[in-house]
This record gives sequence, structure tokens and C-alpha cells, in this order.
Amino acid sequence: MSKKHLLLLHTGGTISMKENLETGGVSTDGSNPIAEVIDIPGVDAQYTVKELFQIPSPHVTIQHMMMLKKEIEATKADGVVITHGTDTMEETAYFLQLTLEKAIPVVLTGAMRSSNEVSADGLANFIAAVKTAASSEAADQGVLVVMNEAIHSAQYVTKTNTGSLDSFQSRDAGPVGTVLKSGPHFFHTPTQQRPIHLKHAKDVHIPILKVYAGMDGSLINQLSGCDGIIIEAMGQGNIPPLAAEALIDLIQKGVPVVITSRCGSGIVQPVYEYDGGGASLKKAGALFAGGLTGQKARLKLLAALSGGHNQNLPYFFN
Ligand SMILES: NC(=O)C[C@H](N)C(=O)O
Repeated sequence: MSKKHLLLLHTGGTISMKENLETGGVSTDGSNPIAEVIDIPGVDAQYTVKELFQIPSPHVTIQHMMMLKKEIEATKADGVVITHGTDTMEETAYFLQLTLEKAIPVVLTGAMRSSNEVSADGLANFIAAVKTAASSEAADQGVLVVMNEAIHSAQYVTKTNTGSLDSFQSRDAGPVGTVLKSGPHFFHTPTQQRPIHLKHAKDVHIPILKVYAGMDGSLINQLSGCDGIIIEAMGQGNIPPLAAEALIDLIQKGVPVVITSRCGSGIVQPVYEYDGGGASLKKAGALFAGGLTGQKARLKLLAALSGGHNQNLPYFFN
């Protein structure tokens, strides 16, 4: 069998940063130790290495995600590893999952500790990600995130802890596999959906609003100019009556409103018929995002709108 060709795309984040031993602060000095790693024990592959950008992931925008999509769609490599900051890794992974029109293994990884900290996790995560991307089994799994030896589907993974090495979890679904010394071992394959073909990818204006007890309509009333709104509602998808009234007003003006839950796990459902309850919101035309977090529902709405599916949004949120 001929050698695998892997594309290694570096984008920044803690995996490429160093701790200042005097101040304890973490930042980049322009160098990237992980980009120098181009020989992985046990993986028979040739590598193309590109440092696309070197930014902390809170600085990542849709434009950066689009750059990654274009690189991946243009490559002749058999698989891709992306190093990325962890704060928005799940968003880039999910955007790629929604929109990539190519089915090769794509694996994102990063680090919770910077490269010169005690027990830095970046190198181990990177090696596990390369082993996964080199595996033929990874091809049908969609976009993956490999952290702390676990393999997660972009669909479900989320950063659950500010500092723990075990921060990345697929809360309702569990990981799709684990990386052993010998390579990846998959437990199951996530269901694949057809990619959303983007007609344009401007960063449309879709704010995420978290609901709280006693919330009124004052904030929502200011959002009539936006392209859509994501609501992190209470429980299964309920909101206080005054906030609901303002939202229903926006829905009637044609603004798509997508309901997620602030609970952090579980699936939103239109159950309650009281004012502001999920069933009454659904009746008024609100869309429900299943088990997606607010940040992923936002990317799904963004991709659907960028694909020109404005009239067909219930197909994406049911
Ligand atoms: N661990 C990390 O990578 C966090 C960092 N703030 C980033 O997302 O760039």
C-alpha cells in the first residue's frame, strides 16, 4: 500500500503557545513548536504542513472557517489534521461538518495546556489526531475532534470544563472512539447528513441570547434588524411570557428564531402550552434545534441561510 499523504493545518491556540515563566501568562512568541513535528512514530505517512494563521481561537471568524474549508476541498491529501484553539474548536469542527463537500478524514485537535507547561497535552493530542486521520476507518465518520485520547463527532462534542484535560465531551452521545497505542478504535459511526452547499458565506448577524427568570422583551425588541436569533431557553425550550411576546413579534416580521436549551445537555421539545412554553413558541413559528448547543445551532442557521434555504428552514430544525 502506498504511503498516506496527510495535510497538517495549523491555526494557533494554546497548543502553539508558551507560558511566560515569570508572569504565568500564556501567549505566542510567533514560533510554533507543534508545526515542527512532522514525524509521528507508528504512522507511515508523508506530510504537507501549512500554518494558515496563528490566532487564539476566540479570534476565529466565519472567514477563517471558510479558509479551512477551501484548503480541505482543494487538497489531494488522504486526510487532514487541524490544530486549533480549544475555545471555539467545536464551532469550526461543526461548521466544517455542515459544509464540507469532501469525505476524507478531518480531525481537529488542540491543547488545554501550553507547550512548555508541566504535562503539556498538545503533543500527545496531536499524535493521536494524526493516527486518527491516517486511519481508513476515519473516512466515514464526518469531522472529528480528538482530545485526551477520545475521538468525538463534531456533531456532539463540546468544551465542558475551563481547564481540565478531559474538557471535551460528547455529552448526550458519548465519544465515537478512542485512540489506542496501535491507532484509533471506533465504537460506532455517527449518522452523516448531506453537506449544505454554501452560495455565499458572509458572517450574517445571528446573536445568541440566554434566557433568565424575569426576562422581558427589551433586549429582544432591539434585534429586529438581525438575520436570525438563537435562544438559549429554559429546560426543554421555554421562556418567560414578556420575552416570548417580543420574540413572537419578531417571528411575525420574518426573523427566524431558533430554540436551544441553557441546560447544557438534552433535547429541546415543544411540550408546554402556557405563554412562553415551547409548544406555544412552535405554534408561533419558532424552530427547534434538537440537541444542538446555541453556538452550533447558530452555525447551522448561518449555513442554511448562506445556502439560500430561507424558505425551507424547518427542514434543518425539526
Ligand atoms: N486551550 C486553548 O486553546 C484556549 C485558547 N484560549 C484558545 O482557544 O485559543
